[in-house]
Amino acid sequence: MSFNEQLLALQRQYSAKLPDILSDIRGLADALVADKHDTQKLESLAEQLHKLAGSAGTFGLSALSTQAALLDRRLETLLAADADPDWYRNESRLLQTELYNLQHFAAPDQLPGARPALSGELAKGEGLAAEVWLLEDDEFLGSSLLAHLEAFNFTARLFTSYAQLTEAYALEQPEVLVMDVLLGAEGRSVDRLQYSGLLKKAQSRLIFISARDDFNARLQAASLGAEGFFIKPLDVPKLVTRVEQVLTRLHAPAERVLIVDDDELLARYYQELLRGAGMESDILHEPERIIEVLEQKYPDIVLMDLQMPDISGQNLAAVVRQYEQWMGLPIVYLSAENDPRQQLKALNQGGDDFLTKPVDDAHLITAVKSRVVRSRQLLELMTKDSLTGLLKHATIKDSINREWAVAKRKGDTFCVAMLDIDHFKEVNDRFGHATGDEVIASVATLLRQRLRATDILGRYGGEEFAVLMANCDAMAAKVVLEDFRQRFQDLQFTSEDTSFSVTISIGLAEYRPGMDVDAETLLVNADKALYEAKKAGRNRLMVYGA
Ligand SMILES: Nc1nc2c(ncn2[C@@H]2O[C@H](COP(=O)(O)OP(=O)(O)OP(=O)(O)O)[C@@H](O)[C@H]2O)c(=O)[nH]1
Repeated sequence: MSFNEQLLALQRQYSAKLPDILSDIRGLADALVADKHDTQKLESLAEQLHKLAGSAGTFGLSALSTQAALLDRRLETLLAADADPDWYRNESRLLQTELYNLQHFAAPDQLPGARPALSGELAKGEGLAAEVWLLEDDEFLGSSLLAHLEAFNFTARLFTSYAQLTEAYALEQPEVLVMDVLLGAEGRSVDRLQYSGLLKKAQSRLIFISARDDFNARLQAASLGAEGFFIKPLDVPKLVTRVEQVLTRLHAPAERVLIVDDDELLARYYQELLRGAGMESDILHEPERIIEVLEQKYPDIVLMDLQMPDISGQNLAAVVRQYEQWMGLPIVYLSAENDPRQQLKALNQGGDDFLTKPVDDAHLITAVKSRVVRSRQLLELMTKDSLTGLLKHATIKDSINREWAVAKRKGDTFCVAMLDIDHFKEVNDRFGHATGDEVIASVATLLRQRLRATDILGRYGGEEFAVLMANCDAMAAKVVLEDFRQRFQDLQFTSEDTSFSVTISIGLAEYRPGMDVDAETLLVNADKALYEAKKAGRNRLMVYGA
């Protein structure tokens, strides 16, 4: 079943359920005019109206949703007021009649099947060639950039004219397009708008290079959604790092959403909607299981219904916030509540945002995606080193501790390696601290390119790195790290007019089941092997105890 068919099927299920919902409401409406005040029935009536106001709009019944919200507010006033008995009698009769007439508002907004497809969201990033394309008319610079990208394992293609690029673009598009905005001779004749024409249709992620730092060009780049703007002379390692960041974001795992809502159909509707936009979600119907489910699913965000029968969303959010590890988890309330005071109260108790039901489809998708992007960025800032994007010292140590505990329990083998750049002080002294930083960043980029996605990489100290390779023995780890070491020494760095290369020494320690060493000792062992590699002449790998 296609995405739109799924949503329509849910819409039909809702329409089929609607007569029962309205009949329940009619039944409860009689309590308004009964001789004996039945508080329980009146509370149920308020709850049903609130739910209807929130759900009907989502299923294409906006008029019903609006009317239910209106009657919900009138009921609230009626029950809250210390009213004059005549007014009460009158108003409750009127309200009863209007509740009986709710079905007249149940006409769908649009014909079934006419729902607009969310194709823009769905198609983003799909079907692109896993390549980086370069548009640079300076052949020397272009070739050097190409060589750098290839050294880091990217598949790259160089175009030296706009005409060449346009022709290739008509056939396929790369994941990332790095382009010079002012091409030498062609620059004057090519209208910038022509670029815009091509780029507005482009699905590729864009990075611009420019000979001048020109505010208007930057503005135009920003309006085209560029994810980088680099000025010549180019800082090539930084550009390569940016390409890598852009690709990492493009291939970021799908956003994981936990939906907490007692309304089953509505929760399934949100789930389908999010799935259609490329996100993964789980539904939790039993709020009391929330901590257990958070630990199993590790969601990026929680969408929480505010009014649930047994536990209110805001109290549930407050419980989540009692756990330190879930302090930063974004929680967005979904509710038909449109009283700003109630909304603020709920936000004060641990929620981050408030979406009023019925939530517009596109609004829900954008709100969830943007929240997840922000929270992933924050998490990165907290745990990752800014120069290299690798884990910080404390985080990599925690990871090694965790892996050690898992390996011990499961009887797995794993390896820890320490890497240290050789004679790095000399690089700094000869070429300056900034060039030294580029070398450090290149170690990180090459490590990410050569190691498996499951390996964990950290910057342990200034020019020292720690690597954790799970489910891997020393022999296999040695092959991968030796390959890395050789590729690293082949990289050519440039500083002003001098070209130079740098080497790295590596110490490796293995953990095998039954070994009586803890995580801390493993790190010490890897460090001892590294010391031996340095002593033996550097630019080599030594295995502890071998
Ligand atoms: N550019 C730059 N330099 C750093 C950074 N962190 C540490 N360093 C420098 O790294 C150098 C490390 O030098 P040493 O520990 O003496 O060792 P080395 O010169 O690499 O020599 P060996 O390790 O013995 O091969 C020092 O000069 C530090 O100032 C950083 O973030 N950026």
